[in-house]
Amino acid sequence: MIGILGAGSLGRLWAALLPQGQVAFLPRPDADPGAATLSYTFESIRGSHRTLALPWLQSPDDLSLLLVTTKAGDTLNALQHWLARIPASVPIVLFQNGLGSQQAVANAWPEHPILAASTTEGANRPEPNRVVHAGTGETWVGPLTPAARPKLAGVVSQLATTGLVVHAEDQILPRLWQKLVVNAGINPFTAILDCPNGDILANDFFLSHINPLCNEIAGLMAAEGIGNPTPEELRQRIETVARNTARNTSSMRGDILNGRRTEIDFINGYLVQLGERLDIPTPVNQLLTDRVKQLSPH
Ligand SMILES: NC(=O)C1=CN([C@@H]2O[C@H](COP(=O)(O)OP(=O)(O)OC[C@H]3O[C@@H](n4cnc5c(N)ncnc54)[C@H](OP(=O)(O)O)[C@@H]3O)[C@@H](O)[C@H]2O)C=CC1
Ligand SMILES: CC(C)(CO)C(=O)C(=O)O
Repeated sequence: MIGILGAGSLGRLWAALLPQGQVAFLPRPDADPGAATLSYTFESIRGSHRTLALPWLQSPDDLSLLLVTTKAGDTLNALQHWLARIPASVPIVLFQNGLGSQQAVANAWPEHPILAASTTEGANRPEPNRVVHAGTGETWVGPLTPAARPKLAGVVSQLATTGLVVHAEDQILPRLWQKLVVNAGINPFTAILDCPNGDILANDFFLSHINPLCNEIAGLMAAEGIGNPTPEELRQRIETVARNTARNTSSMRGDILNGRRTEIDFINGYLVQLGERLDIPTPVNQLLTDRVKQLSPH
């Protein structure tokens, strides 16, 4: 059985596309799921609809793979309960955006096969029980702990049964950084300016901060040994994604609009903390983090 911890947009997307009968959601330890199954309507990328009823996991011993699709800030806590209960050989794939939560999990359970995924698939939940596969992309999966290396090929084959494009990636950290750069350069601006992704591009606040932001990120990447991109290359990457997703509401803006905690601590906040460790000043990342936190309810 493939378990999914975090029955939100992304978790329900994978659950809908994996072979039915082989997937189950892991319930919150403190909540009674109420029914034996979780039912929702799934709208495919081609616009077709189907109604699904997926079971809640009966026994942790049944697990062959665990996908973790909680938000970054919930992940350590969500796994705490389950890791004492599931067999130590079960591969665990972390799907969180940003950085920091993945390392925290790998450091907490270094003997477990822990992998991280970076995905450009897009899913949202316009209503509690309706999940939309809004954008198709690619997913890279790679090992975070030594025990995960021998599991990588098998995990990729299992995820590829969805029909989504899934790659094995030996060096997952640089992949996670690529997405982090894009999220750090788009998400806080859309949240602060309360606008869709494309609208940041002509805004004075974005235009006056994007170059110093990219300088900070390029300095951190060089110090961390994550390639050697120039600030100009980073800006180009950020602006290309903002243009290609111009009408999108970013996940961070969506979180603010829905009164939810954002993932800022794992995006620009992560860069601030890294800067502190490396003695590299990050005033723009700090400013963006502070401004987003002022908007967030938590
Ligand atoms: N959606 C997308 O297209 C993409 C998302 N991501 C990343 O994937 C992660 C998940 O995103 P998304 O699915 O959009 O987020 P959602 O908020 O939709 O889903 C997270 C789910 O985790 C559940 N959860 C929180 N704590 C626990 C817990 N302790 N035990 C069990 N379940 C728990 C939440 O429950 P409740 O609803 O009750 O709070 C919620 O259903 C994020 O890090 C995001 O950045 C990455 C790429 C694309
Ligand atoms: C790429 C981007 C900015 C698309 O909206 C995203 O990943 C997000 O919203 O978190």
